[in-house]
Amino acid sequence: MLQLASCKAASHSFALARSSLRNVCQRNRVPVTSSASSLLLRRGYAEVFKRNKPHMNIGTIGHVDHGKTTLTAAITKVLSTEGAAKFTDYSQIDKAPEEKARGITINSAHVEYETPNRHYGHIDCPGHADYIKNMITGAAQMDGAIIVVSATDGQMPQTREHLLLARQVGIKRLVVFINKVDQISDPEMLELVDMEMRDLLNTYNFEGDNTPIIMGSALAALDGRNDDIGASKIQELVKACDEWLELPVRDLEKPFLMPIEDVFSISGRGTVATGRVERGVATKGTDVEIVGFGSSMKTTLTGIEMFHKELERAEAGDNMGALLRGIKREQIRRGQVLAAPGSVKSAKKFVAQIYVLTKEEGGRYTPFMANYRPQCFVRTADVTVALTFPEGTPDAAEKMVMPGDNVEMVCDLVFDVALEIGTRFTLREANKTIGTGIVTKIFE
Ligand SMILES: Nc1nc2c(ncn2[C@@H]2O[C@H](COP(=O)(O)OP(=O)(O)OP(=O)(O)O)[C@@H](O)[C@H]2O)c(=O)[nH]1
Ligand SMILES: [Mg+2]
Repeated sequence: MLQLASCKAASHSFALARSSLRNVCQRNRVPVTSSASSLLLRRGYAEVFKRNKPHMNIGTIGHVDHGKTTLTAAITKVLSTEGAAKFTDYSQIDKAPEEKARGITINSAHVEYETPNRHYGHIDCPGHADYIKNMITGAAQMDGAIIVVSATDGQMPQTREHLLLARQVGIKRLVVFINKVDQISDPEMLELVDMEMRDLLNTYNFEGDNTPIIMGSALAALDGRNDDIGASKIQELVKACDEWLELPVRDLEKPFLMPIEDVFSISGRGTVATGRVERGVATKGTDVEIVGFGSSMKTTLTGIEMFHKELERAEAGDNMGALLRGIKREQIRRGQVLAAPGSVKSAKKFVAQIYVLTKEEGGRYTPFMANYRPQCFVRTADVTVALTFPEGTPDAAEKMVMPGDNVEMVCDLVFDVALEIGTRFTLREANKTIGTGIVTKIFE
């Protein structure tokens, strides 16, 4: 019966079914062709994706026209001479292939390259609006970033906006590339841009004093001239990324968390919660906490089951059935999470950065105002939320949020759910997604 439960969980959706297939293959040591590597094949990249180095997702951010795409192309060009990348020229990056991510069409280009220590996935977006949207929706999940600043302009509004967003989506470290130095003859000018950038980084709680700042010309590197400001600076930049940007903690190393999708009662055995493990590892016999919807109960995992088999442990990505000691069917429900005790708290009120979908993206046709109450989907939870503007917002009573806007809002849930800074959610109304957001601050 317990087997039945995990089976049902596994058939919940196509995505789950796919990850199940992977799990089965891994357990039975059957080779499975990863769709990622076949995608790379179609794009003409490396033949097989070899996971022999830690992987990191980064990207170029910064003000319009400061040289993000040129720099992206230049990195692949310089590294391609060592066979560590496939050269992707400017037009290929900027042609913006249409991609579907989480139901929202995004425009961005991914390239990849390697250093002796790491494998990088690198994202470049064609325009400011795409960066904002991709950073909030998580479509461009970056573990670190290169912020590009033109030496001719210095920091500009979008330099600041992207820095702020980088901070809010959880990017902890950045490397700065001061670009277009070929156009500057006065070294004092460069010093000024350097100083201003360090100040700005500190303002947004990055380590401004220690952040590597590289000055060069992406265009020179791309054109293969002026090595001193061109290719050699790209090498320096990549080295700075290797040394300064920290590898993200892998999901397996994080504390265990499984959003509850379904709950079953199995006579003679007890209550089983099913779901897909979001992070960490759970072993049979360990204590777990049930968090959300007004409760925080501790219990013990007395059994773990997956695909008709009893297991000793479940890990991130697995669909598991969890047999819980002494818990009644009515005590738990979908929307709560099972987590390592003390690792996550529930909350009702928080601040979030929200991207409101346009009507072309399937969102609203009309603006909304304060006290708008859509449904908030966080993991498996579905809770009504009231949206208001942060305290001190001018003309908050009349302020309108338009489709396509990026706004900071205070969110007040009807029930508490497990939340952390960085938790992502979607807002829905009448069965359509109208926005996506990321938690930036939680009220105790
Ligand atoms: N002189 C000079 N021009 C550069 C350099 N790097 C980029 N450019 C030029 O600056 C312009 C903008 O470069 P892009 O790489 O498209 O800038 P971007 O930041 O990707 O722009 P958006 O994607 O529109 O925000 C182009 O005309 C580039 O050729 C450089 O090092 N020196
Ligand atoms: Mg660009």
